[in-house]
Amino acid sequence: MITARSLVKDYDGFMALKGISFELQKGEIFGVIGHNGAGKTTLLKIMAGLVKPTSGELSINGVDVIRDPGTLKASLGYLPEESRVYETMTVPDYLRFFGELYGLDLATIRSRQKTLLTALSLEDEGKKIGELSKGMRRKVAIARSLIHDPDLLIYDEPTSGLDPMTSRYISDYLRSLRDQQKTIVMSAHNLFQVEALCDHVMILRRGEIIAFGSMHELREQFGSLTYHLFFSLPPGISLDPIWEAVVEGAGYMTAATDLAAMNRQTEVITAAGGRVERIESHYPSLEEMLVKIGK
Ligand SMILES: Nc1ncnc2c1ncn2[C@@H]1O[C@H](COP(=O)(O)OP(=O)(O)OP(=O)(O)O)[C@@H](O)[C@H]1O
Repeated sequence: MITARSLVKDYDGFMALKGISFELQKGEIFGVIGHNGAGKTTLLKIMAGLVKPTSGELSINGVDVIRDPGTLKASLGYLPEESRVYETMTVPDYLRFFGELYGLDLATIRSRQKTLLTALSLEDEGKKIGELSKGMRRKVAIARSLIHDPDLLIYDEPTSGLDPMTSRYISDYLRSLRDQQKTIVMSAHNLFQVEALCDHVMILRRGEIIAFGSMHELREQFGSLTYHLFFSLPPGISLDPIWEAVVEGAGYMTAATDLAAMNRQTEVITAAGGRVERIESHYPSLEEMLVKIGK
């Protein structure tokens, strides 16, 4: 559905993107992550047809976005990092205004308004947008991006600065959009959210892709499984300084990077009169991987 080839963005000598190539399928949530200034917003804006790359190719649903960004408008919903909403309008008026901009007839606008206000729990808001909380305004901006029922959603940090409840609500809503076969490209700094939500993830660093794949593929490539052994020891016995075992509740915990190490540690614990209480497999989080890859 989306094919990007060697996308480069040079802002007056500053290379924000240094040759980005990737492919995405329809109906998935794709997360773009990376440190501040990595080039996420630049990439999202190029995909939305709002910024022209210096060179490269980008095709979305068969449309050459660089030559013909206008064609994509009807099938694209873009949510900028900071969305300016019209403070003096009520939510329904605001959605109607954008529906009219997209050339929708009044019956369609009313039906879409109703669906979106219900889906995003905005229906009780007779208030002006300027009087709404930050989370409500973000939901209004999301509703606006969906008024014309687009297939492709490009969301720049959709839950940035929101409380955990609202953030989770929006995550769940994004999942429901994926269930409707919409494709979502999003950037985020909340890596737990990306891990829980995204089917594929791209890690950008200084304008270059340093990792791309499903969470499973990224783990295979950049992370390794570790085993956490939780154990107890008889009173007065200490294994320190043999390993770096940390006190965990009433007992201890130590990590082993493979089965052989785990067996060795179990033997030492047993020989000291201790007992392994339980073993947990620990996959590295996206945050741990990003820290490791980013070095
Ligand atoms: N219009 C512009 N003119 C010049 N440089 C720009 C412009 N827009 C972005 N940049 C630079 O390009 C780089 C990438 O910026 P971009 O906003 O794409 O990063 P980002 O990954 O979205 O960062 P953040 O996480 O802080 O939002 C930054 O160094 C930024 O200063």
